[in-house]
This record gives sequence, C-alpha cells and structure tokens, in this order.
Amino acid sequence: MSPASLADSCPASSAGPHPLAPYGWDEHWAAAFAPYTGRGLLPGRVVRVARGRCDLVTPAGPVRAGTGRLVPHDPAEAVCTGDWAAVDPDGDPRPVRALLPRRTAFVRSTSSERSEGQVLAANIDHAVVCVPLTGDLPLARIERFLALAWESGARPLVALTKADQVTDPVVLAHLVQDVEAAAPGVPVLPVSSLTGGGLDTLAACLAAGTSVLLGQSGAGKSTLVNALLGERARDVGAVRDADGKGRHTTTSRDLLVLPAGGVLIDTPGLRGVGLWDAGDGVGQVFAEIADLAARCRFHDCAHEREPGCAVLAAVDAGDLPVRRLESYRKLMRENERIAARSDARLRAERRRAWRRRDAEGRAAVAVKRGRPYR
Ligand SMILES: Nc1nc2c(ncn2[C@@H]2O[C@H](COP(=O)(O)OP(=O)(O)OP(=O)(O)O)[C@@H](O)[C@H]2O)c(=O)[nH]1
Ligand SMILES: [Zn+2]
Repeated sequence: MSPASLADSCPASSAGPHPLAPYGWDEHWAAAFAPYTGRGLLPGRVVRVARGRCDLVTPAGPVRAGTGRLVPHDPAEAVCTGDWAAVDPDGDPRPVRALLPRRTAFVRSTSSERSEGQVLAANIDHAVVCVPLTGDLPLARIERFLALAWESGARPLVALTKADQVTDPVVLAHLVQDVEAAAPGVPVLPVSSLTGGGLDTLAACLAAGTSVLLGQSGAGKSTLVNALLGERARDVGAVRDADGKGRHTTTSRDLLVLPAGGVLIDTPGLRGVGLWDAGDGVGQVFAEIADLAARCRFHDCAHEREPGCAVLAAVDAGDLPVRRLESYRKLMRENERIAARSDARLRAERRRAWRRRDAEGRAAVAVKRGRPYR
C-alpha cells in the first residue's frame, strides 16, 4: 500500500488502536491533525533531526523527510525531536508540510552572541531529573533543573539514581525527605539500575506520555535508559552488532518506546544543558517563597532588608532554610541576566526589521516614481 493510500486508510477514527498510539498519538493530536487528513498528508512524530531533514514514525512506517520548506524565522520553532508533523508522502525527500502546535517545549537560550532560543525537545509530559545518591545532595542543582522542567511545561519528577549505594533505609528516607523539601509538589523516587529497585514505580509514572531524562554527566541516565528499555535495548543492540555497526544503539534514534508504555526522548542536546532561561519555572520550584512574598509589606519587596518582609521573617523563625533563599536569589539573578541579553537581542532585531521595512518603503516609492531604486 502506498503511503498516500495509507494516509487515507488510517484516520484517527479507524477501529483498533492507531498505529502511532505507542508514540503518544491521542485524541488531542488527532484533532490537531484533522485539518490535514483530507489533503493526503501523513501524521508523523519526529524521532530524530539532522541538518535539513528529520526521521519520523508514521502509519506507513519510518519516513525520512526534508524540513527545508519549514525554516522558521525563530529557531525556537524549528523542527525538533518529539514534534508531531504533517508529512507529504510524495516527493523525494518527502517534505514536512506543517508542525502541529506544541503542547510543551524545552528551549535553551544559547550562550553565544546569537542568543536565540534553541528548541531541544517538544511535547514532553514528564521531565525526570536524575540525581545520583553518591556524594552530597546537590540541592541547588536539583532546584535549577526543576525550574527548567517547570518552565518547559512538563511535570518534573526526581529520580534519585544509584540508590543501591545507600544501604541504610533510614538514611535513604532522610535523603528523600531532603530532596522533597527542595522540590515541593514533585514526586521523588529512589531507583537503582543495578538492582532494579524502584524501576517499576518509575516505569509506571512514565507509562503515559513522553519523558526526558535530565541531569549531570555521570548521573546514571544512560544506564537508566537501558534499564527502562530492558530486553528491548538488548534486542536493538544485538541487531546492530550483527551488522557490525557498533553498540551505540541509543544514538540510532532519539525517541524510544518504553516496554511498559510511554515514550522516552534521549537527545544529546538535552544532556549538555548549559544556560537556560528558567523564567516562571523558578517561581514554581520556590512556591513557598512566592507564597511568603505575597505577604511582604511592599509588593516589590526584594527580601533583602525591607521592613515587613515575610520571607526574611520566615528565615528568622527557622521556617525557611537560608540555603533555599540563597538558591532562589541565585537563580533569579541568573534569569535576569539571560532576560537582559535576549532583550538586547530583540531590540537589535527590531531595529533591523525597521531598517528593512524602511528600505522596502523607499524602494516602493522609487518604483512608483518610475526610477530604479539603489
Ligand atoms: N552503583 C550504581 N552505579 C550506577 C547505576 N547507574 C549507573 N551507574 C554507574 O554510573 C556511571 C555513570 O552512568 P551513566 O549512565 O553513563 O551516566 P550518564 O548520566 O548517562 O552520563 P552522561 O552520558 O555523561 O550524561 C557508570 O559507571 C554506571 O555504571 C546504579 O544504579 N548503581
Ligand atoms: Zn520580602
């Protein structure tokens, strides 16, 4: 069957599960795709992006498509792993005609001069912040990752990896409590890829929707991906070994279907997180500080030394750890720096656009007067 006829024969309403259901296709995406169904286009989810093209899964199987026709002005809107798209089954390469509006997105503000946001992954439901239980608990780093997760629109979850390294259950319970205090409203799960402890609980949390793993190098993310994939990871490995192409199976595609349900996106870009604009996410990580701030005497209180500051009062009373307040201030300062930088960029962009329009306007006037414009 040709992809075109498959596109017609695989509407979301057909009996049985949709072939893309394991990849996260649901009623929401069926509705978002509805405008394209009658046009012979295929729905697809992007599993990998390379320069000028991307790989998608579609009801007609894997498809490599060109993204050349979809070069947005804003790089944050470029095709990325996790996107849902409408693909034209004709043409070589098959062009991606449209991206369906994203539910969530991880956008990084790059630290270069051209500091446009760069989108790293789209349509993520769960962001798993991986923190190894070896050495001290990096609470400030956890807070920073959580801010990024909230900002993306995904729901964060903390996986305390290498839990086999903490043999005393009382100590483990205390560590979990310490992280919970730094992560209000966020589930905290100890897991061990070595013993398999906690993996079922984590797999159940990820069974619906799309997840990403965040965390420092060495946090145990790759090992956890393999443990979650289980037999499936080894199967893929065996196939790749047989054709002599090496064992780096996770690099063959960035979007993986989990055996217990759900999808995992594991892209190299997400791993090397540098500076991110965590924006409103910071407020959500420090929800208790936001609550206190609402009770400060001055609505623009900086919680430094203002009279009637409810935040400082809570620190004095021992209700709010100083560490938490300092971590909050640090992330806020960092955000302000990033915001200032992107503001400067926006101003420069606006100036350029204005100059362009101005030149176009003068060119139009010149043409009207019958003179060539130079
Ligand atoms: N004891 C123990 N060690 C683990 C566990 N998970 C991972 N490790 C070890 O931790 C080290 C780092 O694990 P990786 O999975 O490579 O970490 P990563 O987060 O993927 O690191 P990057 O690829 O650099 O981002 C490896 O030596 C693993 O064997 C675990 O559950 N228990
Ligand atoms: Zn205050």
